[in-house]
Amino acid sequence: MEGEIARTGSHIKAMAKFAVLGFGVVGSGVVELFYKNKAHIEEKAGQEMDVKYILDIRQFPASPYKDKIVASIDPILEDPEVTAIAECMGGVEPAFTYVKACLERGKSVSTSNKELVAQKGAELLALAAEKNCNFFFEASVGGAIPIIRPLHKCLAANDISGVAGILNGTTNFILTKMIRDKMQFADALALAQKLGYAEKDPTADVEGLDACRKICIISSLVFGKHVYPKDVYTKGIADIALEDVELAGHLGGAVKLIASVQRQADGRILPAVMPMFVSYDNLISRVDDVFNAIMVYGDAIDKTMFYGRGAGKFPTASAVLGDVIDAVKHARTVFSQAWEPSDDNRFLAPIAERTSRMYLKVSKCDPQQMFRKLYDFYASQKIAVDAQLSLARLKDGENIAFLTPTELTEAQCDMLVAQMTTGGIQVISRMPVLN
Ligand SMILES: NC(=O)C1=CN([C@@H]2O[C@H](COP(=O)(O)OP(=O)(O)OC[C@H]3O[C@@H](n4cnc5c(N)ncnc54)[C@H](OP(=O)(O)O)[C@@H]3O)[C@@H](O)[C@H]2O)C=CC1
Ligand SMILES: N[C@@H](CC=O)C(=O)O
Repeated sequence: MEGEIARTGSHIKAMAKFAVLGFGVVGSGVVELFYKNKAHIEEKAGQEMDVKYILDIRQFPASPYKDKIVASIDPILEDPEVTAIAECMGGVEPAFTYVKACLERGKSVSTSNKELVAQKGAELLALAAEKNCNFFFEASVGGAIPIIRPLHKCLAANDISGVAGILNGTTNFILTKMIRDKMQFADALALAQKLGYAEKDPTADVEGLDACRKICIISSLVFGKHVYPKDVYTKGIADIALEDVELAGHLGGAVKLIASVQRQADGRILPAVMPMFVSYDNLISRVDDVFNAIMVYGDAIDKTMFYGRGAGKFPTASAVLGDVIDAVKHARTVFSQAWEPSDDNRFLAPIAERTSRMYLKVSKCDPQQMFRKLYDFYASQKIAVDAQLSLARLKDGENIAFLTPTELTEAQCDMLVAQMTTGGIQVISRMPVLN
């Protein structure tokens, strides 16, 4: 048996050693949480454990773990005692090269790095299976929330038709601070960075790329084929006006950045990230601050929601360490969930086909004229309308918001916007309603 032998009473157990790559927010959380709960973690893993190396480009002279810090991956790769790796560096390179090298040597890897999984997941999972070890990524989606294993295992008996939710803690935190505490966008973002929620380049959060990477991982896992971020329609929160948030409230809902994937009738899937109007009837509308929530729709479960802290040092470290424990406990057993690589994106439906009711905000106008234009559009499309239309206005004579009385595809909504514009009514903003 590889590794140091530790004696506890009459038991002889192998000592499992692991390395942490990246000693930033998440990596330092992994090390601190490990030593805080060491006895408990070892009990769960069924053996003694220790952190042998911490890789980082910076020095940490004041850290109690300074003796474990190394500046190169080589000692980690060459040390047969190290059987598990926690990758918390972020980015595709050099993380990809390092993770690949670890897996090639049969060292299981647990990562919080969604960019890596979203870009290289299929390849790394195949390599792990070939080398009889594991590539785990529970922390890459939803921070502390267990979602990868439940999708892969607990819900495996379901035909899952879609997943939707809040997958970015930073933007949900920013929206909450702006709305609840009337904080400026820049101040809310700065606070999210200070709390360790944001990505190194926070535009990845604000522009929806981070949520996009996460919905790519979920889509790949649920539907079995690698979905790449470049193929996913992605819109962030930069254009959300506080007026829209207030108007949405008057219409009975909240504005949230939603990442979703749904299977179309013909079997193609439609992943997307965009701000959406979420009715107060939907639990997701009540998910605030750094919390994430993920709703899974399946034939047996109807729907099941997963909720928890979506970012932060210890919540994320919790998920990484859970994976490390699994890697140690089940060494040499391949548990990793896998999906096929994909060479083309023909299994993806375009955003134009996405169907839902729509929130529209039009510039100040005569409401009767607006109604006429709307109903002219429905008549031109031969869509019957029997629902009542409710509208919201912050003050008389101001912009008007409403929810379309029926579901429309994004393409139909483009036509509606064009017809209204031609008719002298300017559509200032629009967003889908979360079904
Ligand atoms: N923060 C969070 O709440 C969450 C983060 N994640 C993901 O976890 C990963 C890490 O995030 P986080 O801890 O916040 O990021 P940090 O930037 O805080 O930590 C990354 C650490 O890795 C170091 N590093 C970067 N490149 C190298 C390299 N080539 N060799 C050695 N060390 C390197 C960085 O050093 P330096 O600072 O000098 O660049 C830094 O210390 C990312 O993929 C992120 O998306 C996932 C869930 C939640
Ligand atoms: N920047 C991310 C961190 C966790 O994945 C977020 O805010 O959700």
